[in-house]
Amino acid sequence: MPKTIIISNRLPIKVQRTEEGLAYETSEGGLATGLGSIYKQGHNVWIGWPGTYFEDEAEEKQVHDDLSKQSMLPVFLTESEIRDYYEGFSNETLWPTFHYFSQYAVYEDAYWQAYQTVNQKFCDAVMEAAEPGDTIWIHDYQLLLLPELLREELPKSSIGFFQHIPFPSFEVFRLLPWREQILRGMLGADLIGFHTYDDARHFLSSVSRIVGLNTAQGLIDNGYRHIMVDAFPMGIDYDKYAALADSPETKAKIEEYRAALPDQKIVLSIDRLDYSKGIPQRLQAYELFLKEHPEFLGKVTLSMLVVPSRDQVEKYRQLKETIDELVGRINSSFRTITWNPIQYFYRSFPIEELSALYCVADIALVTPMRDGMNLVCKEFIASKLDHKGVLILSEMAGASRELADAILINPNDLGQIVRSLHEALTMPEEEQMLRMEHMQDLVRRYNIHHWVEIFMNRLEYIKVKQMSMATEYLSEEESTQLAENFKKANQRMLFLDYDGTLTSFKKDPTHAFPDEELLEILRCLAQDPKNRLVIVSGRDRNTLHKWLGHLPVDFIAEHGVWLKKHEGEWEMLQHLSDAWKTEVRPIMELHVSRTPGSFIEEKDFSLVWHYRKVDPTLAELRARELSNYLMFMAANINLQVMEGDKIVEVKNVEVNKGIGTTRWLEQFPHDLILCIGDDRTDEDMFSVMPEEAFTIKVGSARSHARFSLDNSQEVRKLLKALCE
Ligand SMILES: O=P(O)(O)OC[C@H]1O[C@H](O[C@H]2O[C@H](CO)[C@@H](O)[C@H](O)[C@H]2O)[C@H](O)[C@@H](O)[C@@H]1O
Ligand SMILES: O=c1ccn([C@@H]2O[C@H](COP(=O)(O)OP(=O)(O)O)[C@@H](O)[C@H]2O)c(=O)[nH]1
Ligand SMILES: [Mg+2]
Repeated sequence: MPKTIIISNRLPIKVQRTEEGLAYETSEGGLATGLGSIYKQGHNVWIGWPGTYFEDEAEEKQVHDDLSKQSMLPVFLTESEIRDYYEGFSNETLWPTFHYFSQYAVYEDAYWQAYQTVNQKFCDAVMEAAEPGDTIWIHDYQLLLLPELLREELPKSSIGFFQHIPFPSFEVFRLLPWREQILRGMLGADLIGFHTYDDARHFLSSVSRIVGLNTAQGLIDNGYRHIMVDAFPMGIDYDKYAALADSPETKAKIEEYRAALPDQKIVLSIDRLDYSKGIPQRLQAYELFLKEHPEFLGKVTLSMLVVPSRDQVEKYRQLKETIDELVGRINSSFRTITWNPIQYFYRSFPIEELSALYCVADIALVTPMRDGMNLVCKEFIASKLDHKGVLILSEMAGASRELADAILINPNDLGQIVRSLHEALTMPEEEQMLRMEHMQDLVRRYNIHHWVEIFMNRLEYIKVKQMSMATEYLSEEESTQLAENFKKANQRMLFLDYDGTLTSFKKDPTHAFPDEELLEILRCLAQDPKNRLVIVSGRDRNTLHKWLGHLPVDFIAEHGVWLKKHEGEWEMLQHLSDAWKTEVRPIMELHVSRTPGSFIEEKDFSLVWHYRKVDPTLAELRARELSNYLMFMAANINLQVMEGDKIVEVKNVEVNKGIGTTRWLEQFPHDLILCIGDDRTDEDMFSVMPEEAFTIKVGSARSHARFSLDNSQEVRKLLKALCE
């Protein structure tokens, strides 16, 4: 039976070397705790790093054997890989950038090298476990290159990717020297998920601007596949936390804590040590609160748990010192013989103790500067069996998009945090309960099982959609079939695109004139009275007429603006206006003056900006700018903007090759259709062809056509054969 393979940097279990031998502990962090409860279903497997460096192979073998009994497959990292890939590229380059701390980001080529090597190592590990039909689900920023690496190995497989941390705005993401490779790595997936809609939107905008792909409606068309991008806010195992709050172990702990802190209002904060979590800001706000509200001195305790994390990274070490100092300063200024304003713990806690803390806390104070989601606040909510307690939550956490009944704060606004603390400490119980019940309904419903289910459903959906658009190479067998049908037919209709289909792509478009071989093929086909040959091109009518007008062929020129039957005159598809050119032309001209080597082609109802001779990096950037700008304008003036092969084209929205070819299908009876094209604009004609038509796409990209061929030589060969 096919299985699901989960892959993340860290396994949900970490191995530690103790004096008694190897010890296995659960990992901290949202990803591990969140997915930890679901991966054991069926014969699924989780691939990841066990969190420690092992010196000898015997130890590695033991870890491998122990973990495989629990459906886990370890990927071992060397000391230098831990330093350069995990601490380095993942946590000193990507983490700060993605959390809008790019001033902390280190751009180090050795880190990037290690990141690539380790992503490949993960790819190899997956290949050992993968079987046909398996679903692959990759998690998080440490493995951004893995989707593409796996796509190369397993072109047809279902690959989902979920990012647990934010995706920053394009202006921040573009700072990364490896931005394009990173995006291309992610685009190996079929479905790409984020916690919030804003993360998804930021990602799409980077893909559009940096890779230049079309990203309309959350679907990325990379030419081969449609890739879906969407928001999937992660939930928690609600029942587990609710049951835990009701367990004898937790209840015993609750008694103990209450006895130790009689008559205290408890403010709880729990995070990994991380500058993204806003811990110093929280302490400063608490200090300000104590100053401004002396009536609470002796009556409130901040229980602050900081879980050690990434302590080999310099910024984390510095942060630890800052926190130590702040806690020391606040405690020493305000404490009394019988009261401590802050209980500070720098270690991790067993889950029963966490549960008891969630239960006794009156307030959860969650103030990250940025957080992908933040599961701590959801765990707090699930633990509140009596529905009392208040959540103060930063707007910068993904969770704030769902938890509208929390008191939402901006973590940079210390005054606002102070006011929120006061509001929370004095909130009437009825209001607490009303807000808490709303939040519980939501967290219960959108739990971790629901999250997994909708992610998997969407992945299945996009695979089916991709399959319905798959195009197969025109096999020997189908070629023969075509030839036989062709022979039998008496009224054949041949729609042939010109550039890229009958001729190959030339550096200068005027050099693509027909050679003797092509003229001979067309002549041969056109002279047969059973054939109606239609050249369907984006080119202007004069060029087409000059090159092919002496043959008995029909024309659809300028993507369908101008039509001509060989026996008749040029006519326009419908009345069109070109008044928009006065607005668009100056923009293109400005672009030409800023982009040496580019030029404008003017057709009756279209303007085209060509950049095939421009330095490629500059050209891509300018093309994106131009098409984004034109699209913004075009919405109001009935224009379409298309990015084609080294061009950006603007034309009237009413015009496309599909409308043009439909005219022919309506006017002329036919018993066989052959329709061949290579470009985006040819998709419009493939879409309107009846099902039985032989539609052929030139090139390997995904298409509405039924079949594909590799290049114009193959097209010529096919046409020649039909002629004989
Ligand atoms: O593996 P570590 O370096 O020790 O870091 C721990 C994990 O931290 C991050 O968690 C994130 O995922 C949560 C669940 O989606 C989310 O609520 C939170 O906002 C994120 O920060 C990280 O994404 C994981 O990869 C780490 O394992
Ligand atoms: O001593 C502790 C303290 C916290 N956590 C867990 O660590 C996770 C933190 O996840 P969150 O999404 O809040 O932030 P992240 O650390 O992933 O950025 C939560 O599930 C906590 O229950 C833990 O396992 N041990
Ligand atoms: Mg073409």
